[in-house]
Amino acid sequence: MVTEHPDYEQEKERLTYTKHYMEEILTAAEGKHEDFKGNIKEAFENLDYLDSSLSYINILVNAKFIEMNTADIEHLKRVESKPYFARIDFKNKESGEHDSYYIGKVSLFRKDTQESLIVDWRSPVANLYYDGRLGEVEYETEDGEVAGNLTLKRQYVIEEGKLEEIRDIDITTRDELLQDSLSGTADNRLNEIVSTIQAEQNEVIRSDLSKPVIVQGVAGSGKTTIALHRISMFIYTFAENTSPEEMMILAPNDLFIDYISQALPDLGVDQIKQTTFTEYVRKSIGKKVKIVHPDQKFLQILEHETEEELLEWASHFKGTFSFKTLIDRYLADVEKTYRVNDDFKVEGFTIYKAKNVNRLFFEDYHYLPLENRVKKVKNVLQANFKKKKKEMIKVIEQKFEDRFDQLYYSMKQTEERRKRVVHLNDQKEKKIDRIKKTTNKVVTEYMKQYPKVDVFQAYHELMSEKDQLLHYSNGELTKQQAAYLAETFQERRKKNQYELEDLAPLLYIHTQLKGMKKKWQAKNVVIDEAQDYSVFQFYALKQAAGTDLFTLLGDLSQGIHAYRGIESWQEVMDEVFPKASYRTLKKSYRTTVEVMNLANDLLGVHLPHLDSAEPVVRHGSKPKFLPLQKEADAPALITSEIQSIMEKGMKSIALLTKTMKEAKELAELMKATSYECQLLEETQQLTQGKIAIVPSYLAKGLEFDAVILVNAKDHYTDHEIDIKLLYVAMTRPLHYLSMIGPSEDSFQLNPLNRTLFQTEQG
Ligand SMILES: Nc1ncnc2c1ncn2[C@@H]1O[C@H](COP(=O)(O)OP(=O)(O)OP(=O)(O)O)[C@@H](O)[C@H]1O
Repeated sequence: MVTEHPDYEQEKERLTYTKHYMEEILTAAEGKHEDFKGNIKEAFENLDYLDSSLSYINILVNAKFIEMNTADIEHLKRVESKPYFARIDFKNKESGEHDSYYIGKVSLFRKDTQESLIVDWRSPVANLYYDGRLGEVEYETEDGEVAGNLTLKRQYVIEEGKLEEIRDIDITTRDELLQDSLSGTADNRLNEIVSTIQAEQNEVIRSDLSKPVIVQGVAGSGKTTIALHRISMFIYTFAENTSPEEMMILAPNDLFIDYISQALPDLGVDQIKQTTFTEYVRKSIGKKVKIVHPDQKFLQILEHETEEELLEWASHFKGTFSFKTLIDRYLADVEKTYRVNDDFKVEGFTIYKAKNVNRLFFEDYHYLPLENRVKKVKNVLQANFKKKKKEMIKVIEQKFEDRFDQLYYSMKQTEERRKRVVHLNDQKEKKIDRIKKTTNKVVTEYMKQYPKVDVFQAYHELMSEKDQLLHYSNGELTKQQAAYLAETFQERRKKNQYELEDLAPLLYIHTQLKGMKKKWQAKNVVIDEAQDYSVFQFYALKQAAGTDLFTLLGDLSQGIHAYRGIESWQEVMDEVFPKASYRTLKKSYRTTVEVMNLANDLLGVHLPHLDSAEPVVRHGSKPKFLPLQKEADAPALITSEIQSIMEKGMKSIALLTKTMKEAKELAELMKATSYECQLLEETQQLTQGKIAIVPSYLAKGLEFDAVILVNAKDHYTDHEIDIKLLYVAMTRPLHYLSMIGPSEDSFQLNPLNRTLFQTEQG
């Protein structure tokens, strides 16, 4: 009973006091809101269309106030029913002061007394809650380390503004709040984690924000959670000079973005750019390139079709640093075509020698992308031309003066001389006039000798010619490989298509040739499911974003796109992020011990080199295998499973198939049942309350209370990609896993430890 806690009364009072103050603030803020609105209305009424600047400023200022005020009100309202979730008591060693800090999602100060009512979870002192054990501790602040004694660490359960529970944590007490949180259902889970972030996760979230971080974390270790919290941390820490729009999170598909976007407002980071790699490339290079659906190739590989070896090789090669180097060699030759031979001359005057123009281009502005260099050269030529115009006129005048003098000396004053003088004068005037009238067009004319910068043309020229590829590969490609790359590229070009692997080179070439607009650069980039990226993708992104402040989170065991993704994190550090710190997360928070044990055994038996996960102790029932006699029986079996799952109070349920084809067929079959199902394709959003049908490769990153693997036709083989796919599928449920298929073999269960799952008979 919460009322039995010795500090209950005191804590209840504190909560009432805090809530009361919040109400006051909210009422005041809403009042202010009305004032601002009133001001705007007044400004509109007084709008003088001849001299409106003052009223406009008034409107703008008040609109800005409304915007700020609305954000503050929104944040406060969101936490009103749960102002804080923990408290720490800390005795400062130096000053001897002993203070209590209440930790919540947003900070709150009493404006009148400056008393801190709630400290933000991202503040330095709050680190003690996540990291510190009771006793001697220290925490880092901007002004250095603060040492002292942590005398209390307390958690609260507050529901609808009511204090429901108080838990004091010392070294031995297990973190009950975490256990509670993990046993909850899948809806709303991402939102509430801030109070139960674990020390190893906290370390990643707070790890040096001025350095890249690479996180290898097992399935369910909180990578997505950490990604979002680290962004929030970055925005909080650099609030003064970073706006959320300058942060970018890259997720594997729109389905996933929809899933994470629910958690963003709560963390105060809803304004950040959330996109997929494909969308980022399309938008930043300003062309909606048509991509062959990546699943096509994935399925070809998954179904082990012919030519698989070269297909996999080509996908992999296009993501390597070697390919980047090949492109660099080619671009160096493209650059050479920008060397000019003609001096820049106007009316016989040399304004800029070719040699100097080339020096500008190849030396002074070498650090810029080609297109920007061309612009710079143009600017310099224009400025020089403008400056030299007067000088040129003077020189012409002087030249003609000399010629007049010559005439006067050499001829007598005759009609003939007069005619010549008039003619000369005419010539002079015309020449001067021409110079005066010469506009910057001469520069534009001169600039025409530069080739047009065209990213696509450059890439096409390289990729369509096997001899070029061979030449620039410096002996790294065989004739057969170069021919394969060129042929497949040309084939796709006929249909005006590219493949996913072409995006990194296109992005890279774009950045090298044209540079990246400010809008598409970023101060910090977070990539979830980073194991599916290639080294070249990371490199191209780093160049385009203009920063190396990347947080990469991924799991090599879930690398189902390994044919085009990375093989180890080491290569990413070696080639792209040498300053990165590397961390691993081994604990899994999503799944029960029983489910995780089976998934671990699968990896252990088939891919023993990969990390297995250590589940946080939370038990459930053993995964179940249910034999399927014939496909038509599937709906009945599934229906009875769903029913029993629902009876246990679980809400979100997914049926995972191996392929999209089977998912579609299953969706058709399920129409005959009384359950409403939703076939999830890449661009769709999850609808709450419906049973999701998802091919397992699209379920990556998602989670459900219960998962039923359905496999009537497309069985999982012991091929590496199948095992990884099966591992992904098995690690999606929070509480319950069952498998429906013709035989245990269809889930590769045979070689596994039989005590780890139950069959229908028990
Ligand atoms: N500290 C925590 N407190 C409470 N719940 C947590 C904590 N860390 C993770 N979780 C929960 O564990 C589940 C898995 O987290 P998350 O999806 O972030 O893991 P992941 O590493 O991205 O997984 P995967 O690689 O399998 O997609 C989520 O339900 C999340 O809410």
